[in-house]
Amino acid sequence: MSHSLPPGRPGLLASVADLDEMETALAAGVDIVDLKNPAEGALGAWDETALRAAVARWRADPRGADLSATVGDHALDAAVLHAAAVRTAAAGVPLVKIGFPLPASRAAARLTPVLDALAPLARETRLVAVLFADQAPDLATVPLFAGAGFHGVMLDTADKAAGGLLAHLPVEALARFVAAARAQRLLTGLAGSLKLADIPALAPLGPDYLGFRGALCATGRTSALDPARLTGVRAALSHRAAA
Ligand SMILES: O=C[C@H](O)COP(=O)(O)O
Repeated sequence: MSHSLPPGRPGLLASVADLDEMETALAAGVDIVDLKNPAEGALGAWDETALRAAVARWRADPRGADLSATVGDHALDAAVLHAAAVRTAAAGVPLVKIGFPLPASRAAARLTPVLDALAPLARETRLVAVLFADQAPDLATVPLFAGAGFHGVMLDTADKAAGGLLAHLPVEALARFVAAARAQRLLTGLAGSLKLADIPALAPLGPDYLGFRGALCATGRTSALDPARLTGVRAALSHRAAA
């Protein structure tokens, strides 16, 4: 399994809620299968038994998709985030997505103890920091994640009822985010209630992947994954060139 993202276009990260949806995502040829429980929040976590089953399934799959999982929605607390990330990594998940609800003021100072706690784990497992576009994220913090050994950084939205990524940050700010992450050699993703129609604006910014859940479901992000919608997003992305 190569786990490499496609050159020339953003990869597709698809969040899946159970093992059946994981099969659908693998069959559709997604680039990253993202284990997430949408019913539990923006970064809802799978339970440990299900995580381990998904890891076993992923290891047996020859198609080369990568595997990520979210650790749950938590406060910016070093011990809590560390425990959640360790629990996910211990299940064998190779790409662990950790949400950072950063306050607008003194973001870097508040982040430092959390990153100090996570840095040892970052040496063993690929960690991806999730910043929230609807929480006025301080993009100047991006180099701090690289400094702590993180593998990647992405934007998502915390409040799924408050509009998508582009409702919170203009394309220019997203371009600066992608450039800042790339300058640190971080894997870079964009997500947040993305729709098929957002792809033409976002793909040229050159993120490594675009993340989807709600747009892949028939009646909202907590409903079942719709294979036809997934195939539609997959096809739209395969026709886009990244910068
Ligand atoms: O990481 C990607 C997210 O699961 C996106 O979810 P969403 O499209 O429902 O905001």
